[in-house]
Formats: sequence, structure tokens, C-alpha cells
Amino acid sequence: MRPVGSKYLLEETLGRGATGTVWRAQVRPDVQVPGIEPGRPVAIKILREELAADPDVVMRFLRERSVLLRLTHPNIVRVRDLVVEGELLALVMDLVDGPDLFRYLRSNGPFSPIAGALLMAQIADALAASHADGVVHRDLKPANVLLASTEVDGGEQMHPMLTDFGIARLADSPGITRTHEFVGTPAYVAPESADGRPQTAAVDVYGAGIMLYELVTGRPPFQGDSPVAILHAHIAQDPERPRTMPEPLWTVIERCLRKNPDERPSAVSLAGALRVVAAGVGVHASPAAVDAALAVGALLLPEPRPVPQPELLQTWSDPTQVLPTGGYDPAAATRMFEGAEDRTQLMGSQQPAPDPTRMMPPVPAAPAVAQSEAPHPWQTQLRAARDRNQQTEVGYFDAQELGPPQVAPRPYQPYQQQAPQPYQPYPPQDRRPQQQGQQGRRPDQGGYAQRPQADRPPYGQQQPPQGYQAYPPPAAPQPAPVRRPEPAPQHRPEPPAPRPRERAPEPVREREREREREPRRRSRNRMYIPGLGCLKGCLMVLLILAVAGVALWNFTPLPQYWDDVHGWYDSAVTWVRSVTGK
Ligand SMILES: Nc1ncnc2c1ncn2[C@@H]1O[C@H](COP(=O)(O)OP(=O)(O)OP(=O)(O)O)[C@@H](O)[C@H]1O
Repeated sequence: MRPVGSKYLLEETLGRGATGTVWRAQVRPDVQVPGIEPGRPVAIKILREELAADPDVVMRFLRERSVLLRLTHPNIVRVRDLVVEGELLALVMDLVDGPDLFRYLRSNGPFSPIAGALLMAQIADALAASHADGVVHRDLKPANVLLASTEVDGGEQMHPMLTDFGIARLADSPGITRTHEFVGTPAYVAPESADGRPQTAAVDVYGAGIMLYELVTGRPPFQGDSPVAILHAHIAQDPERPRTMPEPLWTVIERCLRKNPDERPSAVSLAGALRVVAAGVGVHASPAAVDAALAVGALLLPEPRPVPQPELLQTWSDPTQVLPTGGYDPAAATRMFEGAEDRTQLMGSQQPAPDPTRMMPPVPAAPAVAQSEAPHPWQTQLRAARDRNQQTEVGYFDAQELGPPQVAPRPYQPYQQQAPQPYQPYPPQDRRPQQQGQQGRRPDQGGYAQRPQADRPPYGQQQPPQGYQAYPPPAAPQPAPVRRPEPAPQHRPEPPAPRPRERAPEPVREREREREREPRRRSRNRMYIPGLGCLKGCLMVLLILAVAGVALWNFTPLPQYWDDVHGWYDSAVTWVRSVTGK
């Protein structure tokens, strides 16, 4: 077993992501770590060297450790320790014995609407808890949900656990992303993140909407040939309702995927709404449950105006201050900072403005880069997007290679203009796992869709909106559009203030400057030919075989053997002929 830091022994690699490698590990026998029972295996995420070497990341790591350590919820993978020793930056977590949701989806196919809604409700619970604690996840995706299996009533039930809290924030460091990089996963990135606008808790709700869509359909709603195209789609495209998606579930997804973060529900209301939907789309749902599900739009209330959290703001305005850590004494981590005044000074000189969203304050700008030199957020975001759609991206993306957007922004279409898609019952071959012990029943046993439309009260008489505009039913023609039309070429209607792009300097000089200060740039394949690697391998094997054949023929007695074999063959033929007389 390989020692790591002074307290842990690594056993085996569990997986590798963009931000680090996760190991199965255990505490050294001679060491006591509060919260970790001796001998209990743990998972350790060792952050990439590049991150660990960045003073800003280290500083964030130290400042956020108390928040991460106290983040406790049944659906959140518990962080037990943060290690900062020398060049090592690592998070010690509870080990979850089970696949991640990404892998599960790939091997088992999509979930039924009920199972998907119930699973996401638990993830929304975890988000609600973390948002209440001032932590935005920022990289919600199936790969960051681990599925532990728990025993319930003698059977196994999947228990989703959200992991990787804070990692996206750590990786989104000026030192790391200074040269126009982007942290996130293109398929799950909220429009405001792609656009370089402030990220609040609403980015997680957007990610939850994307995940929910993917859970029940098997694919995310926005796709494209490249990360750039996907980012464009997040900003400019409206999601389309799949024909088999139950109306209440679509209402929830559509609200989570609103382009305007203020129109998205809070995580708390999302969790509640999903449970109402799960209870009302089952085949044996009671009429009252069906009605409640149909009126779910009224439950999707946005985040109330957040109150600044004094403790967090205080900590953030004074980076040298350490929050109480709830019994845990991360002395090793703190020691690392002794004598590192420069870093502290650097952060201290950038006091972030209090963030009214109660979330962690925005990433401070790199002091070395003057505002006038800063690239437009689009350059920043798009350059960083790379070719893998599912992994968190911390990459370099050259704006010169972007060219025009690959997904042409669609003109806005009010919801009512879309062809109404009648609700279809779930396909009978639905084979998705149902969460045991929940209200959900197999969809193929009749139900939600079979309730006559006439039984339902008219929409106007359903639960009134509670301080938030209810989403109109897709089938009912409404004269007024739900959302404001947005002019297609500019993705946002407002900006009264000049956009950063307009303030950006002349692009050629900008690119030259960036090239000078971009030591980490790697060469990129300009063209990707599928199967080229395999073809090259085959040709190489053929070449080696040919060379080996020539060598054998010329430098061994093989020709002699060949002549002998020939001779034997001729003799045999002659003998056969003489025997048969032919
Ligand atoms: N606490 C844990 N217990 C068990 N396995 C874990 C734990 N955390 C992560 N893993 C496994 O380790 C692998 C890598 O995790 P990691 O978070 O680095 O991957 P990722 O989410 O794909 O990466 P990234 O978010 O950086 O793109 C995953 O396959 C996951 O299943």
C-alpha cells in the first residue's frame, strides 16, 4: 500500500476524473483521524498536481474546508478530512460501494418517470441542504451521483449520494483558469455559466433539470457535435418535450431549464414537486394525486431572496480566518500556510463584495490581468470546452478554432406555437427499476394517462399559484407566451450596460498576448478521423509481419524446408497417381 500524506495508505484506484484521481484507501494504523473509525476504508480524491500547485486553489481549499466538512446529509457523500501537505491536495470521503449514476444509466437504460422523479427528489434534497449551507455544487451530473444500495424491507434499494461538492469551485481558480478556461461539463452547464454570468444556486437546479431529463429519456436534452455547439444550445435552444414524457414531469423539467435563473424553482420546492409528480403519474394514482401532479407548476417556487450569511461572508472577507470545524482539527492543513503571507496578501487584497445569494462569493479576478485585457466571457468559456461531453472540463479551448457557432440559435418560439404533444402512456416494455417502498407503481398497470380529461378540474380552478406564475399546460392554447421572446442573435434581451465583448481589445493583439502568457497550451488535433488509430495499428502489424517474413526467408533455413516440403508433396502425388492409375 502506498502512503499518501502522513495519515493515509492508498490501496487501489477507483477512478480518474478531470480534477483528480479517486483511490480506495485507509488510515494508517498508528494514526487517529476524528470521524473515521480505525480500519474503515475511505475514498480519497487526490487533486491534480496542476490544481495542488496553484496557491489560489490551496487557499480556497483551506477556506472551504470547514464548510465541506460540515456538509452532512443522507444524500451527500460525507467529506471526512482535507489534506494539504506539501504538493498534496486531497479530500478524504466516505467510501460508497456502488456504481455512479452515469455508469448505471449506460448499463441499465433510462428510469421510469416515477423512479426518475423519486431519485431526483433525493438529489434535490441534498442540494437544498447544501444551498442552505451556502454551497453550490456547480458540476451536477450523473457521474457525480454515487448509488449506494441499502436494504429496505429485505430488498435492496438504491440510495443516491451526491459527491464532488466544491471541486468545481476549487478548480475554477484564476490560477488554473486564468488563461480562459472553463470548469463544468458541457451537457449540464447552465446558460449563465456558459455566458460568464454569476453562478448561484440556480445553476444546480438547471443541472438537476438536465439530469432528470436524461434519467427518463437516456440522453441529455441539449446535444451537439462539439462542446461549443452544446453551450450554444443551452443558451439559445428551448428543450423539447419527448412524446412519452408525462405532462407534470415535463412541467418540472421545463421550469428547471428556464434560461432565466430567477424563474427556476428552489431545490426545496423542486424536491417537493418531484414527490408530488411521482405520486400522481403512477398507474394507480388517486384522482387527487393526479390533480395535484397536474398542478405541480404552482409548487415550483423560486429561491426566496437570499439573506447574506454573516459567518461565511466574514470568512470570505478575511481569508486568513479559519471557521470552526466542528470538532475536527485540520492542523496539517493550516500548518501548510505558515509563512505563506504572499498568498494571504494576494487574497486579502481582493475582498469580494458580499454576495446577496448567500452562496460562496464569486471567483475573484486574477489581479495580473487588467480588466481591459480580460477576454469576453464567451472566449473564456468556449475555449475551455473540449470534446468529451460527460467529464468535467478544465481545458484550454482556442477561440481561433471556434469559427461560427455550430448550432444556429433558433428564433424564440412561444410555447403555445409548438405542436401540442398529447401525453402517451409509458411503453409497456418499461423495465426500469422502481424504488421500493415508494408510492410509485409500474406504469404499465394503467393509470395516469387513462384518467379522463373531463375528470380534471379546469386549469384555472386548480391550486392557485403561490407567489409564482404557474406554468400553463402544454395542450391548452394560451394567447400570451409564458416566456419573453428573445431576439435570436443576441442571446439575452437586456444588456443596458455595454457587454464585455464590446470592451474587449482588438482580437489579434489579444490572442498574441494570450499566447505569450499561455505556457500550458497543448497542441490539438485539428482533425479527428474515427478509426485512424486502429488503422495505424493494423498497418504497423502488417509491416512488422512483412519484415519478419523477409528476415525469416533470408536468414534461416526456411527455403530449404520449403523445398523439402514441395518434394514430399510431389512424391506423394506421384505415388497416389501410380496407385490409382490416374
Ligand atoms: N466516495 C467514493 N466512493 C467510491 N467511489 C468513488 C467515490 N468518489 C468517486 N468514486 C469513483 O471514482 C471515480 C472517479 O471519480 P471522479 O469524481 O474523479 O470522477 P468524475 O466525476 O467522472 O470526474 P470529474 O468530476 O472530475 O469529471 C468515479 O467512477 C466514482 O465512481
